[in-house]
Amino acid sequence: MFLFLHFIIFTITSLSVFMFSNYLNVIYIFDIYKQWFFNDIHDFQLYDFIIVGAGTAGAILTKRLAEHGYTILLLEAGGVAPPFLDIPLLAPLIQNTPYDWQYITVPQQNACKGLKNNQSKWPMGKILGGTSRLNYMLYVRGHPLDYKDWFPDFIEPIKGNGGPMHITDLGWNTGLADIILKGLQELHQDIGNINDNLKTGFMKTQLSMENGKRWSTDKLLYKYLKTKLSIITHAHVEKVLMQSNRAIGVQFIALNKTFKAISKKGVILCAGAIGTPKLLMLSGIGPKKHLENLKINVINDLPVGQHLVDHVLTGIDLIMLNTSIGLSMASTLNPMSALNYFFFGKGPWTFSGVEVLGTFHSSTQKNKSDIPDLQIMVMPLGLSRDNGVVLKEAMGISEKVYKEYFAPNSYKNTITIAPVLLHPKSKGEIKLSSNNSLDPPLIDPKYLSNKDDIATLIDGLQFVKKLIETNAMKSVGATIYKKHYPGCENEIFDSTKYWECYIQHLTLTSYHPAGTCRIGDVVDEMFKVYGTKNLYVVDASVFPVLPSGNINAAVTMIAEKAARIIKHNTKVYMSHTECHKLYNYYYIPND
Ligand SMILES: Cc1cc2nc3c(=O)[nH]c(=O)nc-3n(C[C@H](O)[C@H](O)[C@H](O)COP(=O)(O)OP(=O)(O)OC[C@H]3O[C@@H](n4cnc5c(N)ncnc54)[C@H](O)[C@@H]3O)c2cc1C
Repeated sequence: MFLFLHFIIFTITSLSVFMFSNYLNVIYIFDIYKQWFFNDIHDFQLYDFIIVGAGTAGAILTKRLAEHGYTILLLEAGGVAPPFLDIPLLAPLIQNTPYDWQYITVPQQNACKGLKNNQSKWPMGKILGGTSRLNYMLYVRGHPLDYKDWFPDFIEPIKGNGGPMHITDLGWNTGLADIILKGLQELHQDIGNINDNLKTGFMKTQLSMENGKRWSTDKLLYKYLKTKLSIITHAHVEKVLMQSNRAIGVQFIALNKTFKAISKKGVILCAGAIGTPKLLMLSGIGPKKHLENLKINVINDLPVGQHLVDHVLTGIDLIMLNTSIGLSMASTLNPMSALNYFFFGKGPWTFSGVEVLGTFHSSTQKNKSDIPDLQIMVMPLGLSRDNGVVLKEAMGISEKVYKEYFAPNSYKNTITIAPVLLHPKSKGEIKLSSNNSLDPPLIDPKYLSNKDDIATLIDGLQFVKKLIETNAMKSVGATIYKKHYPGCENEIFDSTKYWECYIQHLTLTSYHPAGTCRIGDVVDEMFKVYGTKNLYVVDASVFPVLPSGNINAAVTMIAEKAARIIKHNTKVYMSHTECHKLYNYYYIPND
């Protein structure tokens, strides 16, 4: 009976996932055809600013500059969000669809050995709202010292501060959050709000959410701005048009044709930590030798694409409970959960995966008032919970590893307490694979190439082991999953060598690539690309260091700052001019 019930749930889950991804595929094509129908794209139109990429940063900048009076052309490679994308629980299902760039790293030498071909999948939003449309919505400001040297005047980007973000405290959760927090208290960790009164410590998560729905930056574009703003979706920007060292516009492909648009005051690249360095290199700004090899005319020799950093995590499904706490498929598929979401904005459909998070110092970090080097994220779920239907695919876990390690726990209570490396010493790079703008770039994060990163993550796992020894965690029968990770069978379980091997096999991205056009290397503190005129970069690529936490809030703060600087440094001369009305089709998601 038990197995039969699980079989039914497995079938319904697989069917729902299949139908949802097909729904996204169909509606994406429909969106493109609609653009063909409403198309009114003209060549050589003139704007004050052209902004490339409508993601976290691009949408915010667009709003701020358009409401200031500038005429703006916003070019976005993806489409408009279809209905149902606001449902937080569906976030992982947006990956591997046309709304995701579906990037993948090159095979990693020191890491990702338990992933298909040793490659890490890097989802990234290709849609109005960019990655804020498919992220897990966690709101984390970061430690104040993260910003000390390069952004001391940061302002939290939330509504109450005049910022754009809608933030909500964690609503629905499985109950695991309270148990974990009690356990952490036993370990003398501070419990409070790391976005407010605490610099390090733990809390129930805060989310980028409004009335139970995802809040993403595309929502800033739907109202108020129509006269000053032209948006072209499904517009793939190929390069910045440079006249000597001055950016004068961009070249883009839309509707299978090539267009050019001209800017008077500037081109602002907000195409993300991968898209922006790619565009700069295609435009002749980047490492001289690399560009010459690809026969790209070099305009400025800068370390574009270098210093790629990302938060790395491990520990998925490592903890088992003897009590039934966790996100169950049965409760999420229950029709009452759907009604609760649609009518009241409550229930498991408002859940995006993480219940508790926090930061702390590894045992090697003696100064506890310094920037923390580890984060913990607690998820009442893991790869085995969904029977390999969603997360296995999303994370690129190999079939063999899934079958041997995760599948045996399909019907058990596994949870994830994942340590995250906050300040990796390993640095990677992004290079062009060719001079064709439609080819994906070569992404090499060089994960764990610096051995200190492995040591810090082992420290994180030791902390998790201490946590499950607390009375709170013992009350739910928490133990470590003692099966050897495939590939690490020769090491003694729980030895340092074993954990080294485990981390090198189960190396997962925390989805925060940054630093590929760092302030100080590629752009100055005014976000201007060195040695050029009228060319700016504003997105995760400019971070000189990674913040101590999930980075969407930091990207938002950067965009707000850049808008203030650009508004201050340029004057609005044409305040009465309206934008030429392009493909100005707005869909206001309302699900
Ligand atoms: C799965 C996942 C979960 C995450 N979860 C969280 C979380 O819970 N909390 C958190 O704080 N952070 C999270 N993040 C990270 C965070 O969302 C991103 O770091 C942030 O959104 C990056 O913003 P951005 O403006 O730099 O880039 P993006 O938001 O990615 O915007 C770039 C935009 O540029 C467009 N573009 C790119 N190239 C071109 C081109 N050539 N022509 C036209 N348009 C182009 C893209 O389509 C995209 O819309 C997550 C990320 C992922 C992938």
